[in-house]
Amino acid sequence: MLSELFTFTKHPLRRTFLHWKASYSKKIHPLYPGWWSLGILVQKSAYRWTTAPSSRTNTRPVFTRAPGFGETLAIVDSSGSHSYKQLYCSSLSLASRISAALNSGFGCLDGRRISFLCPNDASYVVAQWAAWMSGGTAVPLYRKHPLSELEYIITDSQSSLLVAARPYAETLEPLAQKLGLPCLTLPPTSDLDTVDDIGTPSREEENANTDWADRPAMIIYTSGTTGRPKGVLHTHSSIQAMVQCLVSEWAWSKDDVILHTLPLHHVHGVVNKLLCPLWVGATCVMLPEFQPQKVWEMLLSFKAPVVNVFMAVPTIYSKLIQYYDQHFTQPHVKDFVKAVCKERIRLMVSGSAALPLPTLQRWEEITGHMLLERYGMTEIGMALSNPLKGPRIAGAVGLPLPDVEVRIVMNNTTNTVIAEGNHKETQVRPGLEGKEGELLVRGPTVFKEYWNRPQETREAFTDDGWFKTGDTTVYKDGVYWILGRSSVDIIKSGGYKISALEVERHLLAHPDIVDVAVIGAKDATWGQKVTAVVQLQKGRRLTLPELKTWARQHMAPYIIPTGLVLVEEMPRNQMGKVNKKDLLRHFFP
Ligand SMILES: Nc1ncnc2c1ncn2[C@@H]1O[C@H](COP(=O)(O)OP(=O)(O)OP(=O)(O)O)[C@@H](O)[C@H]1O
Repeated sequence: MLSELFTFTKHPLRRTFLHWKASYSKKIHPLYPGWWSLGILVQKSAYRWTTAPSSRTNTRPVFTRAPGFGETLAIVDSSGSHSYKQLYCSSLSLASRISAALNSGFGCLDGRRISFLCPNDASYVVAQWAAWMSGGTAVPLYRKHPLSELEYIITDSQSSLLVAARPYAETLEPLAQKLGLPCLTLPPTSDLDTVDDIGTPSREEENANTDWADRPAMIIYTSGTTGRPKGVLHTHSSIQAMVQCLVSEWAWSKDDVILHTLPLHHVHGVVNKLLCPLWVGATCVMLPEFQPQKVWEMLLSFKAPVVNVFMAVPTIYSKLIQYYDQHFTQPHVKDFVKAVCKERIRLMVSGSAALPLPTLQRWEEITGHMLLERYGMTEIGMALSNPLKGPRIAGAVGLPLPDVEVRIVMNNTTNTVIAEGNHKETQVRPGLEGKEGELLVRGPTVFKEYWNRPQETREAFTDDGWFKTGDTTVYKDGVYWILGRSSVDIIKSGGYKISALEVERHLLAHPDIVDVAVIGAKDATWGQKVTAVVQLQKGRRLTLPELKTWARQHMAPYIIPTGLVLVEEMPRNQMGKVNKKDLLRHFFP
């Protein structure tokens, strides 16, 4: 088994990396003439942009920093390795093609939307940067979305042009024809760096883009767990605020190497795992998709670039634990895994959904790392986080990040404030200690609007500009705790308000339960019934009386499920989330 851990020495990534090193000098494009002067300019200003968010004065998209990092390795993917310089040149080239296809001057697209469909590799960065360089708004599409969903996002965002990475040209071209839109195809990612016609912008055109702050940067579609996906429009300044906040709080540096395994159409994958490393000149190792074996190989590999940062959703951690339990059975392998993870990895983060306690505890046993849990949302980026240094509290999501202000208000009213806080302190209204309510957020990371939905945008904010997250939260023991989505996770049963997330945390400790989603089924007597939708270990059985007997030893009586539904496989989306409204509709129509 131990030998299997080292198979990465024969990994294709490694071969292409060596191959790239050997042929680099032949492949690189004759550089954009303004490259180095622009690079020096950016380097000179770089120290300002990496300081704490509050001292920020300038808004600049991440690509403007790339020249300063030159030949540093930016992305390692299944096609090879790509330096910052290569990404920048390829993006310039694509930006020129985009501008030409839309008969626009370089950088003058005025926020027109560019939808792009790319695998998890360097082509994604090129498409995103090119959209920004050409003055457009980037709209990432997801390769696992069905055609109807792709069409919905392209038309809803009113995209003017589509960009397809080579493997997806066949998917997007017919759609482009149907919608009457131009579609540009990227060269294979391995050839991205051999750009023939870079179409350099003039200095005047470059300088035309000096005021980035309020320009639209990206439209990210919500997962749709609370309704039809909405386009969340972020400006360059809200994106920069998200990036700088995490860079300073989680101490990103150019020496970091992050392993990227998440989809690239959500803030977690796009901002936390890609834009943060690219901001500081670090390296991002991108896997085409999540595979437990590959992730373990990469975490344990001794070949450069050696991974020292990992971030994922809770489902990924539980799949990694399952793989570990099945394959890493010998004591010396377990010792090896723990020693390597503990010594080499400096940060492991969980977010996007509640981290079940058993997952947190088991991960700590296996790797020696207590996961840093944080809370965020497409609309606000990251808002609450456990600390990088200092005690992390299991089940809690820590404190507001710098520049983020939060409030907890009585559910269904936004003017009775229970608690209000920022990075430094939280004040609780006397008499309301420990009371739960809706979390409101304000600050520079908050999105501008739902694309083309003025009504929904208005409804999402209070009159004095707080964003209403829809999440029930409590401030207790000096930290914030997310109890779940008010609309589906707060179950009202027999006068009690029960957090579905809390029930899930308990049930996951049951030895036969692999996955669980707790929902509130309508009930004539109780109002709602705590109902557990459960996926069991293969070959196991469980009845409701058996579950109740077990639960009596572990849970408060009023939160014990009174309904049980067994499923073969929990229906989770690509971010590991369960659509509870769908579950309710399906099982309790
Ligand atoms: N650490 C966490 N603990 C508990 N819940 C979390 C955590 N991090 C994120 N969440 C949940 O994820 C939500 C944000 O995810 P996202 O913005 O992708 O929305 P979604 O629920 O997936 O989609 P939609 O907005 O369409 O319903 C939060 O509102 C919260 O409910």
